[in-house]
Amino acid sequence: MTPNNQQWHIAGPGAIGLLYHYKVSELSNFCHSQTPYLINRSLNNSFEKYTFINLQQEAQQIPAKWFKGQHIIHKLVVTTKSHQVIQCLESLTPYLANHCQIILLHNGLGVQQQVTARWPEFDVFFGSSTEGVWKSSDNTVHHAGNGITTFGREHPQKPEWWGEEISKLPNSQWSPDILSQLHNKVAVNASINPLTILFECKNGELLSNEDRLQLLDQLSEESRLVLKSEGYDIPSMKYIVRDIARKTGQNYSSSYQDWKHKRTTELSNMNGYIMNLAKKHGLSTPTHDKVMNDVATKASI
Ligand SMILES: NC(=O)C1=CN([C@@H]2O[C@H](COP(=O)(O)OP(=O)(O)OC[C@H]3O[C@@H](n4cnc5c(N)ncnc54)[C@H](OP(=O)(O)O)[C@@H]3O)[C@@H](O)[C@H]2O)C=CC1
Ligand SMILES: CC(C)(CO)C(=O)C(=O)O
Repeated sequence: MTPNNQQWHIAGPGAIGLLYHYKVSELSNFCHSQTPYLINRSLNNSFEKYTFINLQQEAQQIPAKWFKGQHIIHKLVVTTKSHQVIQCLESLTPYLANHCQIILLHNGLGVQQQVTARWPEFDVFFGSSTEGVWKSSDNTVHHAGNGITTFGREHPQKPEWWGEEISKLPNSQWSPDILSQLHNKVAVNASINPLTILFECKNGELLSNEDRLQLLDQLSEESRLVLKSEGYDIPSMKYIVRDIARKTGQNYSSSYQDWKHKRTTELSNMNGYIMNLAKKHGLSTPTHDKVMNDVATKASI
């Protein structure tokens, strides 16, 4: 039996949080680990079980146990939106062990660097996921599309325990260079996501109109130049962005969905991140500036 405090804890019982809770719970059926604790904002009990609907539309009832401040946490996955991570960690610091292993599993960049700078005592890992999952109620989660989740940390070494735990989760992989991957993804998101709000369209509809395509290419080119100054050289950025817009053509981007549901978008950790890097390197990003101004009149960013 794993002692309680050595169990995984998942802060942010949203779509991705419950997908990972489900995956670890399934794993614990054939491993020595135990089902993770879920952590909500109030550090209290919430639903006793949730319904997980898999890709085949089969429903399973999964029991939930909640962290209520009853022990010290050694292993934590944070699955809030990027702009909620810092506040989430602040509220948990009294319970976090000195060398707590923390996996940050969110879109966007900037917050990861803030966390490692502010809490150097923690062992922080980053994740990037292409899974598709959504909630139809507080305790009903739908797995809509299989994806891969890549994990890594600032330096390339895998910790010893990785092979025993996270690597056993389906569709997960380790990257010795997660930061390159996150920078690549942030440039893709900073090109596609704001435009889907501006034009109120699906990702693929950015490709079928000359004006939209021109803006998409301008955003990706600005991001390419900024990332190059930061040491990430991705010459084919424009084609990577176009390709992802095509492959996810029928999707509404996550930012579009946030805007549609009147939630704060994660654009400040996507375009905002690129714009901050540009300032650091003395570069201008006129298309980002204009697009973000236009989006700000429609959405909470
Ligand atoms: N859904 C998906 O398919 C994918 C999502 N991602 C990324 O994963 C991240 C999470 O996305 P998703 O799961 O969809 O988002 P959700 O909004 O569904 O989940 C976030 C959860 O975090 C909770 N939360 C917020 N603040 C705190 C806090 N201080 N303590 C504890 N819980 C808190 C929220 O509660 P409340 O509702 O009360 O705010 C909510 O339950 C995002 O960065 C997203 O871009 C990446 C790939 C795919
Ligand atoms: C790749 C893309 C644009 C797919 O919709 C995405 O990651 C998002 O919507 O945030």
